[in-house]
Amino acid sequence: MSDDVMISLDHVSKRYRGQKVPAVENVSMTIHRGEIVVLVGPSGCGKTTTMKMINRLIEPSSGRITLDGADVTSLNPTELRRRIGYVIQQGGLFPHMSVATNIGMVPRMLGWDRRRIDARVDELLDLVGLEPGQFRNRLPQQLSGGQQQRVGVARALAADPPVMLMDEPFGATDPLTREHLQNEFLRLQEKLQKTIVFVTHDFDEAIKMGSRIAVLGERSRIRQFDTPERLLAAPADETVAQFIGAGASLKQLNLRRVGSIAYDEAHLVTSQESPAAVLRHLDESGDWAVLTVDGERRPLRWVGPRDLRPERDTLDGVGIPAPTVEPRATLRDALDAMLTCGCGAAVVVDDAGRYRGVLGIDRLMRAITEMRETERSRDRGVAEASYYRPPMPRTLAAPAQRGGAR
Ligand SMILES: Nc1ncnc2c1ncn2[C@@H]1O[C@H](COP(=O)(O)OP(=O)(O)OP(=O)(O)O)[C@@H](O)[C@H]1O
Repeated sequence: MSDDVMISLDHVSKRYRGQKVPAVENVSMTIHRGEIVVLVGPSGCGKTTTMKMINRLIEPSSGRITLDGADVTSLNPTELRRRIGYVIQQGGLFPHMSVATNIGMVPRMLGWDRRRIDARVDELLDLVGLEPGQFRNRLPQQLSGGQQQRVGVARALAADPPVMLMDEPFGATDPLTREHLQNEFLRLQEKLQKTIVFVTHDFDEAIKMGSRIAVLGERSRIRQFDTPERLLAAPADETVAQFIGAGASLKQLNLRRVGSIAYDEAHLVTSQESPAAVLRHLDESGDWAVLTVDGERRPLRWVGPRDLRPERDTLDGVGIPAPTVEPRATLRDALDAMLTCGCGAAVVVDDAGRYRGVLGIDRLMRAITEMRETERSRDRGVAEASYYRPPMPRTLAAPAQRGGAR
């Protein structure tokens, strides 16, 4: 077996007791080290069953599953928990246990001493963006949905397993939180380079998160297993095309990251700036608006000429709230942000929320045109399919690598 293969399913089937038809039938796939493989398909097609057979929460009826070359049936449950982290909707946290106890569960099973567990819990809370002093002793019900999800990810990472199974991990959160959690998770993955199997029935999420996507049909039959780019450009059959659904061009926006596009600059002012000076600037420069920022250069509001009256003496609360996106957000996220505020621009911010630049609607449109052209040249047969794309930090991928000829 190639060194590169982390998980393999070899002719795996599962028939539940008392059922006439198998829930999963004869599935074979290999998953490489460091990639995120997304299983996507209609409700009830067998995604969860397929995934749970990898960590033996469900035993296959036939076939073989290997983890880093070893048959999973040869690994004892403790060994499996150490090597495979598992995240489900809303984190699947035990409601009567504190955040720290939830996160420390697998290390405790592995016999770590108390000090090591405590240190690991704090390290993981930091990693997922929750302040340990504030969150360590809370119960799950004292957390928001997004926070519970972060704790769920921390718990799955506790023993630093090379593999993570994630079953609709962001499914129960509202769209904004979901987008944020997705971006955070991609940022973590750049650092951690885990091998991840990710189940969703949201195709947009699959495109955003996946190094490769397996589109599953009934009984987990693999209809296509390919990179997001190839799936969108060349669906294997009518069913896959239908599943991708209308608006494939719009979905292409999920393939490119905000960070892959050159930004524009805004004229930044603090709320202390006088409205008269801002009006003068707008008049002289022809800019459509200035951007107010706080003392840390975190964006606040867009202020245009119509928001200003010279007699006002402060910019406090003036203008429309400026939507922000991170460099690892997709162009689709950026477009959504622009449409929400109706201002045709999204402010790009760093991890600390500080201003980095502005992505305007015109640059976005240009990027879409470029992507269409790339797609057209691929249709002309310039590009050849390469079934396996080595994992690469997705946010670092340059446009030409993401969408160009391979
Ligand atoms: N314990 C069980 N006993 C009998 N049938 C089951 C059991 N668990 C799942 N099934 C059936 O197996 C099939 C696949 O279920 P599974 O949960 O794997 O699908 P899924 O694609 O993950 O669905 P969803 O997207 O709705 O979560 C379904 O028809 C389901 O009803």
